[in-house]
Amino acid sequence: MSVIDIENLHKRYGGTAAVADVSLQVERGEIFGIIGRNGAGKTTLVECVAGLRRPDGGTIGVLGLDPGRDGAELRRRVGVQLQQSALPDRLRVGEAVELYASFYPDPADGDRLLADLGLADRRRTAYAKLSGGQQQRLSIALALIGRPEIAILDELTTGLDPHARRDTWRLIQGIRDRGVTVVLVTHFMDEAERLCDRIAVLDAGRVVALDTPAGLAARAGGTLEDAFVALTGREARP
Ligand SMILES: Nc1ncnc2c1ncn2[C@@H]1O[C@H](COP(=O)(O)OP(=O)(O)OP(=O)(O)O)[C@@H](O)[C@H]1O
Repeated sequence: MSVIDIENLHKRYGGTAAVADVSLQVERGEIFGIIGRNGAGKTTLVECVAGLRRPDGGTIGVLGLDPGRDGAELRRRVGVQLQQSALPDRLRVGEAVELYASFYPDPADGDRLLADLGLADRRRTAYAKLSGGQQQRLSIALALIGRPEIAILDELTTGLDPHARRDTWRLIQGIRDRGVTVVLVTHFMDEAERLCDRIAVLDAGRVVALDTPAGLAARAGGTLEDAFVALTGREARP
């Protein structure tokens, strides 16, 4: 059963067609990857799904809701971690988690989440005093605190060291095992290969391939990265 249903989505910024006629479905319980070069339209696509941007054309259904109309319910049921999510500098980690938890009727255990993300000893640290990787991990915690049915994670592990990346992968696999659907925007082929059940390859605002990591690699007769380069290279563009 699909939990995200996108039909003929279009979004322009002035003369730039950031998303140009995207249709895809995300199934309940899968980890769905979105990969593409810089500027391919990945963030714009997930921002439309999260109700943060209004599309110019097409339709989006998320858990049967319309992100443009049902924003309040969508925010209760969909967790979002975006690339640039800044918090007030002086807000402490523990306060941020408590604040976000207060938005939801049945939040997750904040202490447990912070421990899972290696932030247990940072509860009293102000946001501005965290390292880039710690800020990133806090933004993941805040996306998951409301026990979302869908988690949208944009550049999940950018800026994390190899240990933190692996811990984060385990966390994501853990929430998927509990039935949460995950939409993952990533530039890392190893991450996409290891975590994703299916991947959409976006190029210049269009889906140029949608398959399992193994299926994409097999089509290119090599690795997922070979498939990515072949599908999004200059020569592959119309
Ligand atoms: N607020 C905006 N105003 C104008 N143009 C924008 C805006 N946001 C994005 N764009 C443009 O839309 C296109 C798609 O951008 P988007 O950020 O969705 O791509 P992306 O695939 O997420 O890129 P990256 O991998 O670099 O994060 C790009 O050409 C970008 O320059």
